[in-house]
Amino acid sequence: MKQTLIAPSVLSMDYSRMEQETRELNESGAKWLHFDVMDGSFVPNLTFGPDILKGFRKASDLFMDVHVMINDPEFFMDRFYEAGADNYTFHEEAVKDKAKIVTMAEHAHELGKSVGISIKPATPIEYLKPYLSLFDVFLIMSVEPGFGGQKFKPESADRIRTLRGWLDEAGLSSHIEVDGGINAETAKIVKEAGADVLVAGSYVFRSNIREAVKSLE
Ligand SMILES: O=C(CO)[C@@H](O)[C@H](O)COP(=O)(O)O
Repeated sequence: MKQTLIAPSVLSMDYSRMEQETRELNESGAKWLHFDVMDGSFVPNLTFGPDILKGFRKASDLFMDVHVMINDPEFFMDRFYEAGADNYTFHEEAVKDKAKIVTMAEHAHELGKSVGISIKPATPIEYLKPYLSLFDVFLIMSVEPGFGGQKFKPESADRIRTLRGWLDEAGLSSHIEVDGGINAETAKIVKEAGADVLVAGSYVFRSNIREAVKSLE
Protein backbone atom coordinates (compact mmCIF):
# COMPACT_ATOMS: atom_id res chain seq x y z
CA MET A 1 0.00 0.00 0.00
CA LYS A 2 1.28 3.48 -0.88
CA GLN A 3 2.18 5.93 1.88
CA THR A 4 -0.71 8.29 2.62
CA LEU A 5 0.11 11.95 2.00
CA ILE A 6 -1.93 14.66 3.69
CA ALA A 7 -2.50 17.92 1.82
CA PRO A 8 -4.04 20.59 4.08
CA SER A 9 -6.11 23.03 2.02
CA VAL A 10 -5.20 26.65 2.69
CA LEU A 11 -8.76 27.56 1.69
CA SER A 12 -9.75 26.87 5.30
CA MET A 13 -6.92 28.83 6.88
CA ASP A 14 -7.56 31.68 9.31
CA TYR A 15 -6.14 34.51 7.18
CA SER A 16 -5.64 36.70 10.24
CA ARG A 17 -3.11 34.09 11.49
CA MET A 18 -1.40 33.08 8.26
CA GLU A 19 2.17 33.25 9.51
CA GLN A 20 1.49 31.16 12.58
CA GLU A 21 -0.67 28.61 10.78
CA THR A 22 1.88 28.23 7.96
CA ARG A 23 4.54 27.52 10.58
CA GLU A 24 2.25 24.96 12.21
CA LEU A 25 1.64 23.33 8.82
CA ASN A 26 5.38 23.13 8.18
CA GLU A 27 5.80 21.26 11.46
CA SER A 28 2.65 19.15 11.21
CA GLY A 29 4.00 16.15 9.31
CA ALA A 30 1.98 17.07 6.20
CA LYS A 31 4.04 16.67 3.03
CA TRP A 32 1.85 18.64 0.61
CA LEU A 33 0.07 22.00 0.77
CA HIS A 34 -3.13 22.25 -1.27
CA PHE A 35 -3.75 25.61 -2.94
CA ASP A 36 -7.26 26.09 -4.39
CA VAL A 37 -7.53 28.58 -7.22
CA MET A 38 -11.08 29.71 -8.13
CA ASP A 39 -12.08 32.23 -10.79
CA GLY A 40 -15.70 33.01 -9.89
CA SER A 41 -16.85 31.47 -13.18
CA PHE A 42 -15.91 27.78 -13.30
CA VAL A 43 -16.99 27.74 -9.65
CA PRO A 44 -19.01 30.38 -7.77
CA ASN A 45 -16.16 31.56 -5.55
CA LEU A 46 -12.96 33.60 -5.86
CA THR A 47 -9.63 32.83 -4.23
CA PHE A 48 -5.94 33.28 -4.96
CA GLY A 49 -3.60 33.90 -7.88
CA PRO A 50 0.09 33.18 -8.53
CA ASP A 51 1.37 36.08 -6.42
CA ILE A 52 -0.19 34.65 -3.28
CA LEU A 53 1.36 31.29 -4.12
CA LYS A 54 4.76 33.00 -4.30
CA GLY A 55 4.27 34.10 -0.68
CA PHE A 56 3.48 30.55 0.46
CA ARG A 57 6.47 29.28 -1.54
CA LYS A 58 8.75 31.61 0.43
CA ALA A 59 7.24 30.53 3.74
CA SER A 60 7.20 26.76 3.20
CA ASP A 61 9.19 23.91 1.67
CA LEU A 62 6.14 21.67 1.44
CA PHE A 63 5.15 20.27 -1.98
CA MET A 64 2.90 22.98 -3.48
CA ASP A 65 -0.15 21.27 -4.90
CA VAL A 66 -2.13 23.74 -6.99
CA HIS A 67 -5.72 22.86 -7.95
CA VAL A 68 -7.19 25.28 -10.45
CA MET A 69 -10.97 25.53 -10.68
CA ILE A 70 -10.83 28.00 -13.57
CA ASN A 71 -12.10 28.17 -17.14
CA ASP A 72 -8.74 28.68 -18.83
CA PRO A 73 -6.23 26.41 -17.13
CA GLU A 74 -3.87 26.41 -20.11
CA PHE A 75 -3.35 30.19 -19.92
CA PHE A 76 -2.30 30.09 -16.25
CA MET A 77 -0.24 26.89 -16.20
CA ASP A 78 3.21 28.41 -16.68
CA ARG A 79 2.40 31.32 -14.36
CA PHE A 80 1.69 28.93 -11.47
CA TYR A 81 4.75 26.79 -12.15
CA GLU A 82 6.89 29.95 -12.21
CA ALA A 83 5.31 31.07 -8.93
CA GLY A 84 6.37 27.82 -7.24
CA ALA A 85 3.79 25.14 -7.99
CA ASP A 86 5.22 21.62 -7.79
CA ASN A 87 2.01 20.13 -9.15
CA TYR A 88 -0.69 21.81 -11.25
CA THR A 89 -4.06 20.06 -11.40
CA PHE A 90 -6.74 21.32 -13.76
CA HIS A 91 -10.30 20.19 -14.54
CA GLU A 92 -11.20 17.91 -17.43
CA GLU A 93 -14.50 19.81 -17.71
CA ALA A 94 -12.70 23.14 -18.20
CA VAL A 95 -10.84 22.09 -21.35
CA LYS A 96 -13.21 22.14 -24.31
CA ASP A 97 -10.67 20.98 -26.91
CA LYS A 98 -9.78 17.59 -25.41
CA ALA A 99 -6.56 17.34 -27.48
CA LYS A 100 -5.28 20.18 -25.27
CA ILE A 101 -5.44 17.90 -22.23
CA VAL A 102 -2.71 15.79 -23.79
CA THR A 103 -0.52 18.71 -24.85
CA MET A 104 -0.82 20.37 -21.44
CA ALA A 105 0.33 17.20 -19.67
CA GLU A 106 3.23 16.85 -22.11
CA HIS A 107 4.20 20.49 -21.60
CA ALA A 108 4.29 20.07 -17.80
CA HIS A 109 6.54 17.04 -18.14
CA GLU A 110 8.85 18.92 -20.51
CA LEU A 111 9.23 21.45 -17.69
CA GLY A 112 10.01 18.58 -15.31
CA LYS A 113 6.85 19.25 -13.29
CA SER A 114 4.09 17.11 -11.86
CA VAL A 115 0.65 17.54 -13.44
CA GLY A 116 -2.83 16.43 -12.45
CA ILE A 117 -6.34 16.17 -13.81
CA SER A 118 -9.54 16.48 -11.79
CA ILE A 119 -13.22 15.75 -12.24
CA LYS A 120 -16.31 16.99 -10.44
CA PRO A 121 -18.61 14.49 -8.68
CA ALA A 122 -21.11 14.36 -11.58
CA THR A 123 -18.53 13.70 -14.31
CA PRO A 124 -18.31 10.01 -15.21
CA ILE A 125 -15.08 8.41 -13.99
CA GLU A 126 -14.70 6.90 -17.50
CA TYR A 127 -13.76 10.39 -18.75
CA LEU A 128 -10.35 9.89 -17.12
CA LYS A 129 -9.62 6.60 -18.88
CA PRO A 130 -7.96 8.06 -22.01
CA TYR A 131 -5.42 9.90 -19.85
CA LEU A 132 -4.23 7.24 -17.40
CA SER A 133 -0.60 7.19 -18.54
CA LEU A 134 -0.35 10.99 -18.92
CA PHE A 135 -0.90 12.32 -15.41
CA ASP A 136 0.96 12.10 -12.10
CA VAL A 137 -2.14 12.98 -10.07
CA PHE A 138 -5.83 12.13 -10.49
CA LEU A 139 -7.93 14.36 -8.24
CA ILE A 140 -11.38 13.03 -7.45
CA MET A 141 -13.65 15.73 -6.08
CA SER A 142 -15.79 14.27 -3.32
CA VAL A 143 -17.85 17.47 -2.98
CA GLU A 144 -19.03 20.02 -5.54
CA PRO A 145 -15.98 22.28 -5.98
CA GLY A 146 -16.17 25.87 -4.73
CA PHE A 147 -16.33 25.79 -0.95
CA GLY A 148 -14.80 24.09 2.06
CA GLY A 149 -16.84 22.51 4.84
CA GLN A 150 -19.18 20.35 2.73
CA LYS A 151 -20.21 16.75 3.36
CA PHE A 152 -18.27 13.90 1.70
CA LYS A 153 -20.20 12.21 -1.14
CA PRO A 154 -20.05 8.47 -0.30
CA GLU A 155 -20.26 7.39 -3.97
CA SER A 156 -16.73 8.84 -4.37
CA ALA A 157 -15.28 5.66 -2.81
CA ASP A 158 -16.46 3.48 -5.72
CA ARG A 159 -15.10 5.99 -8.22
CA ILE A 160 -11.69 5.85 -6.52
CA ARG A 161 -11.80 2.03 -6.42
CA THR A 162 -12.56 1.86 -10.15
CA LEU A 163 -9.78 4.27 -11.01
CA ARG A 164 -7.23 2.48 -8.81
CA GLY A 165 -8.21 -0.77 -10.55
CA TRP A 166 -7.52 0.74 -14.00
CA LEU A 167 -4.17 2.17 -12.85
CA ASP A 168 -3.12 -1.15 -11.32
CA GLU A 169 -4.08 -3.02 -14.51
CA ALA A 170 -1.98 -0.59 -16.52
CA GLY A 171 0.96 -0.97 -14.09
CA LEU A 172 0.78 2.70 -13.11
CA SER A 173 1.41 3.96 -9.57
CA SER A 174 0.02 7.48 -10.09
CA HIS A 175 -1.43 9.37 -7.15
CA ILE A 176 -5.15 9.31 -6.51
CA GLU A 177 -6.01 12.41 -4.54
CA VAL A 178 -9.40 13.00 -2.96
CA ASP A 179 -10.78 16.36 -1.98
CA GLY A 180 -13.88 17.34 0.00
CA GLY A 181 -15.33 16.35 3.34
CA ILE A 182 -12.26 14.45 4.52
CA ASN A 183 -12.07 13.74 8.25
CA ALA A 184 -10.79 10.83 10.36
CA GLU A 185 -13.80 8.70 9.40
CA THR A 186 -13.97 9.39 5.65
CA ALA A 187 -10.16 9.16 5.41
CA LYS A 188 -10.39 5.45 6.26
CA ILE A 189 -12.98 4.89 3.53
CA VAL A 190 -11.00 6.61 0.76
CA LYS A 191 -7.69 5.03 1.75
CA GLU A 192 -9.29 1.59 1.65
CA ALA A 193 -10.65 2.44 -1.83
CA GLY A 194 -7.19 3.32 -3.13
CA ALA A 195 -6.61 7.04 -2.57
CA ASP A 196 -3.14 8.00 -1.34
CA VAL A 197 -3.33 11.82 -1.20
CA LEU A 198 -5.96 13.28 1.12
CA VAL A 199 -6.88 16.94 0.92
CA ALA A 200 -8.40 18.28 4.11
CA GLY A 201 -9.47 21.82 4.88
CA SER A 202 -11.97 22.44 7.64
CA TYR A 203 -11.02 19.27 9.54
CA VAL A 204 -7.36 20.33 9.78
CA PHE A 205 -7.86 24.00 10.56
CA ARG A 206 -10.79 23.61 12.94
CA SER A 207 -8.64 21.83 15.51
CA ASN A 208 -4.99 21.31 16.39
CA ILE A 209 -3.26 21.12 12.99
CA ARG A 210 -0.60 18.58 13.92
CA GLU A 211 -3.05 16.24 15.68
CA ALA A 212 -5.54 16.48 12.80
CA VAL A 213 -2.87 15.61 10.22
CA LYS A 214 -1.71 12.67 12.33
CA SER A 215 -5.23 11.31 12.63
CA LEU A 216 -5.62 11.24 8.85
CA GLU A 217 -2.36 9.47 8.00
O1 LIG B 1 -11.37 22.39 -3.48
C1 LIG B 1 -12.01 22.40 -2.47
C2 LIG B 1 -13.37 22.96 -2.48
O2 LIG B 1 -13.64 23.30 -3.80
C3 LIG B 1 -11.44 21.78 -1.27
O3 LIG B 1 -10.01 21.76 -1.31
C4 LIG B 1 -11.90 22.23 0.06
O4 LIG B 1 -11.07 23.27 0.53
C5 LIG B 1 -11.83 21.10 1.02
O5 LIG B 1 -12.37 21.55 2.20
P1 LIG B 1 -13.01 20.57 3.27
O6 LIG B 1 -14.13 19.85 2.56
O7 LIG B 1 -11.92 19.63 3.67
O8 LIG B 1 -13.45 21.48 4.33
